[in-house]
Amino acid sequence: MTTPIRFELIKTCRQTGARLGILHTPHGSFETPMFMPVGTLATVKTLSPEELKEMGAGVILSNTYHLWLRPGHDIVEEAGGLHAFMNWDRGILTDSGGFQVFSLSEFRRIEEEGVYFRNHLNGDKLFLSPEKAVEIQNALGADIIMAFDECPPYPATYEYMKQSIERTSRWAERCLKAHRRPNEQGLFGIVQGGEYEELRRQSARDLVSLDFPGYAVGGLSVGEPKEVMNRVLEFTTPLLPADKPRYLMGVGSPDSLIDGAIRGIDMFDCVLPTRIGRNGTVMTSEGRVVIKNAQYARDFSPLDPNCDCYTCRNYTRAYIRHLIKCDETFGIRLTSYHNVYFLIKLMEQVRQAIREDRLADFREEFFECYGFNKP
Ligand SMILES: CN(C)CCSCc1cc(N)cc2c(=O)[nH]c(N)nc12
Repeated sequence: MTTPIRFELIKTCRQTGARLGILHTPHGSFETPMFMPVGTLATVKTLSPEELKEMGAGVILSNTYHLWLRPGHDIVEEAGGLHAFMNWDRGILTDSGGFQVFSLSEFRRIEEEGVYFRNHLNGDKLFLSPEKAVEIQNALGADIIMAFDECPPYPATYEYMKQSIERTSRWAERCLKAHRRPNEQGLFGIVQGGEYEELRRQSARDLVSLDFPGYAVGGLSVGEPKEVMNRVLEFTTPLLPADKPRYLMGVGSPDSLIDGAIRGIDMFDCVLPTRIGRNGTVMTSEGRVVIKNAQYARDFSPLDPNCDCYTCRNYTRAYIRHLIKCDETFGIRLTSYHNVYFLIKLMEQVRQAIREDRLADFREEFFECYGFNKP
């Protein structure tokens, strides 16, 4: 079998455990560590593919659960798959839908065969199984697809977590068996286990024995303190093969991206940049700016004085504040563009720091500027 996804390890930072790599996919090769903008419904909200390309986005995310409901994976397949449907010719990753079932549906029942729940849009009864999740992802045609897993709530008891990861491992095996396009789409396993080292070990051992082309660390960024996330990463990433990509799901904020890279993560995704952008909050090299605040009414400087993005080169805080206050759509386009650009460029700086074996120093400098170290 020809593997469609290959991870090339370029070097490891001598100051930290961070890795500089290249993720080779059927739609191009992209440097890691990387941030992947999220386009849940086949669009990274308010941004065009051309804008995403010009800022350097390589792999973007879309979502099995949402696209299954609207417009339906059959329509996307008929369009020629997600790349054709959304006019994006670089990398695409789809999540398996499990997470959305747990986060969107009030009523759900987890059984060995799959999950029974209700459509969050109209209340219809639905059922999602490992086989169905892979069938939908095969139809959508993303370069990387995810195994169907349970992302348990935080906190969860040891007993609950143990039976959950054992079922997630059985589901992962069923996903491998159901996968119809292994030469075109790389299926990643998702390691679970919460904050329990023994269960993370068991979950990693089960999934690594199934030899996936890549692995995700799931069950984090679900409300746990950052110290817990960092501790879990410290004992989980070493359990994963060094020659395979590692994806930390649903992360995250600038500090979490840096801390995740230091702990050996290669791929990140998070809705944060476009989600907070839509309510007028922007990430800058000096910390977050809530542009609606009155203090910016006559501030004719750029969102971020150290940013060279389209928004920061052409518009002022006063103008963007005015647009956001007036609910002008152009306003959230400008803030979303800047926020996605900020995280993509942050990862460029992280990769450069790894090349120079100084990621720990970079972390110090960035945290000082951004205000993370401030009490
Ligand atoms: C837009 N993104 C937030 C969606 C892709 S990542 C969703 C997502 C986020 C988090 N935090 C944990 C998990 C997890 O444990 N399993 C799965 N399948 N998905 C997850």
